[in-house]
Amino acid sequence: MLLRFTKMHGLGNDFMVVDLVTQHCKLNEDLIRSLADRHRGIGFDQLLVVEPPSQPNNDFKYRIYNADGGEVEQCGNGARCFARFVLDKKLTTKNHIKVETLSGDIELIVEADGNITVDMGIPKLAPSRIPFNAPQQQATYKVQTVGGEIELGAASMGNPHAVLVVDSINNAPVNTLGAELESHPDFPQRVNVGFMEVLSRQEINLRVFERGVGETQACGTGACAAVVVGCIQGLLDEQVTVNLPGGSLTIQWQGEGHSVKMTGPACRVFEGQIRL
Ligand SMILES: N[C@H](CCC[C@H](N)C(=O)O)C(=O)O
Repeated sequence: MLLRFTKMHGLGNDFMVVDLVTQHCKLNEDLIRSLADRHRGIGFDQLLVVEPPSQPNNDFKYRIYNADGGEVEQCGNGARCFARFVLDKKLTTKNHIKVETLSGDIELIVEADGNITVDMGIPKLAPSRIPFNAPQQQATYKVQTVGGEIELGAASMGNPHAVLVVDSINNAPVNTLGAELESHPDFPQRVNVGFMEVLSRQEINLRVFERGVGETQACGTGACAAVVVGCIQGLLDEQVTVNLPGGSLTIQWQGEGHSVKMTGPACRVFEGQIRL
């Protein structure tokens, strides 16, 4: 069969986006991994799938698969591209789009300037809901690593995040400590690992070693989790500019019990089709 797709990115975090509303295709881990291969396949950080909703009050179901083939709960940069995709493909005419994800319903708002704002939902901070092995919720946790004990913050945006505060992202051990923490036994479902440099109470630099992918040029849920952890540690205000290697996002969070709002761009690169 021929599968139509669109290649997209959110600040360089890149996606293969597939409409399984007007197409039908059985996806499995091996197929996704081969499609994600940047030398032998299409190449992407995540595969995003558009499906009909299972609840009538929602517009779509949004499914997300990492390059390693594993299905995950949430993808923030992907959510912005999802909104751009369903409008470009005329699968909807709405500019407030409600989608179902593995971690709950989120709302995508297409702004007049073309940016997309996503209500990413309320972050989960209880260790059992991240999930993270700790006896109680704290602003920082001590974790044993090969190089000794480190401190980190932890939160879930539907998907699990660890966030470390560093003096500079330029020499942060993203690909060594990030890789170690991604599969650390204290995170039973593995974890995305953010390295946050605080520039002011309204601006941070951030690099993220993503679960199932490695370092990406941007991570939307990682930006949300970094602001949540930074606010809880008393380092940040309610609105923060998050500078990632691929560009900047605006994140807003009014504190525990409130949703995190993320605003940023979504770009279409090319249309394609692949024979499966
Ligand atoms: N690697 C993540 C999923 C994609 C998140 C990221 N691309 C974003 O923009 O939020 C995980 O395993 O939870």
